[in-house]
Amino acid sequence: MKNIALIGSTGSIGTQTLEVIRSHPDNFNLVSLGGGKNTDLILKQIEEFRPALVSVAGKKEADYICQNVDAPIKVYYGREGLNEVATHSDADMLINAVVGSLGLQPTLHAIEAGLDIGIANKETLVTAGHLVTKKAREYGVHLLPVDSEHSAIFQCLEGNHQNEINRLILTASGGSFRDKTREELQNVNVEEALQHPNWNMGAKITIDSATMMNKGLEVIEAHWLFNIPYEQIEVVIHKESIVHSLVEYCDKSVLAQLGTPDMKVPIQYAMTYPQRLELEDTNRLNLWETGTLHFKKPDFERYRCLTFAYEAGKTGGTLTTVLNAANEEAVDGFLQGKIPFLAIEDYIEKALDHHQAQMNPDLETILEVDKDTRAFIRSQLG
Ligand SMILES: NC(=O)C1=CN([C@@H]2O[C@H](COP(=O)(O)OP(=O)(O)OC[C@H]3O[C@@H](n4cnc5c(N)ncnc54)[C@H](OP(=O)(O)O)[C@@H]3O)[C@@H](O)[C@H]2O)C=CC1
Ligand SMILES: CC(=O)[C@@H](O)[C@H](O)COP(=O)(O)O
Ligand SMILES: [Mn+2]
Repeated sequence: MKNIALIGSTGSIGTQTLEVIRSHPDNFNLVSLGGGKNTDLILKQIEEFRPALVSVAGKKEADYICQNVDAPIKVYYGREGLNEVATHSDADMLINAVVGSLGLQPTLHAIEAGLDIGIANKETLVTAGHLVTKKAREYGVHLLPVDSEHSAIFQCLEGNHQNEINRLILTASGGSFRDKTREELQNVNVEEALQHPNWNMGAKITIDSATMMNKGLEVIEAHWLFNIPYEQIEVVIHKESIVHSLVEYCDKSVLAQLGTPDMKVPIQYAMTYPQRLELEDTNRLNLWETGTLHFKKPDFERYRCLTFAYEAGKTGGTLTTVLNAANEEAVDGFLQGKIPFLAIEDYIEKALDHHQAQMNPDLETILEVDKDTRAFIRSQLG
């Protein structure tokens, strides 16, 4: 029996994590749960999974839970609340499924509490990968990838040696606008941008897929998770999202992990590693039904966000914190209808140009740069 702490329980990854827990009652037990503003769903989750502790976005949501909950439970809120969930004394593992750099501090606290981390929340690694990986090494805890590409690479690396890796190759679907030219992107709207062709995900990551920033963030995530230089991390556009990623070794042998697109597979593997468990409720991959698979090289001028991410990653230090915070704010601006789709990349570029990178920043510096960058973008958005 593994005791799970979960933050981001009401989101796409969070609810799928709960599906995995629900389908294996003898293997997993939810001890603490963190959601945001979706209090009605949080109440249902409390009723079903009976965690000892819950956290919600703010005081208003906490009061609502206290007034309506029908179970003995401790109720917290805000950033402190997420830290409480992430460090519950009975937990063996934290699944971090919140969106944004908000996930950084609970992750660091959970590592200090000795918990393994199932990490879906890529922004945490982009904003402060050096701090997270260093702390995980110090405390001897596993950072287990949930992101589908990183889970694929993790699986392809099993039983092989780090010094034999030639390249990591991340697959990218191309997102909702993969067949559009830059010209055609000038008039796209939020509703169209939210139509991902293969995955049903939260709004922020779906926009990131459309700008290809998601792949940029994933390049940085791969750098930190697998300790591989940027020069050895590549991206290939693969519109079917069947091959989840690949590793090329020094003998040019290439290993790939495949499957129908279903996040429950990587979520469950992070939770059961190094074992595997049955996963009934997912489609089998029959390649004769899939037929043809497509692959093409990304055009770095078409996908400027991918270029920004490689540049920020290679420079390092606080520049990836700026990349992440500027992206979070610009995407939010787009989702709120304040800016057009193509302006997302313009705002990110402005923030990167405006910043003087500091190397090897501590947590305090990261938090300050994150805050300043958000303020910078918000002031531009008006
Ligand atoms: N969805 C996917 O298939 C994949 C997602 N990822 C990554 O996983 C992470 C989660 O993505 P996804 O599940 O799609 O996102 P969603 O938007 O679906 O969910 C986000 C979760 O974070 C919670 N949250 C947001 N703000 C706060 C806050 N201030 N305090 C507490 N909780 C908060 C939300 O709570 P509430 O809704 O209650 O307000 C919700 O539970 C992201 O980093 C994403 O990049 C990676 C690979 C695939
Ligand atoms: C499911 C998952 O891991 C997402 O990060 C997915 O990869 C998004 O698709 P894109 O390849 O379009 O970014
Ligand atoms: Mn991914």
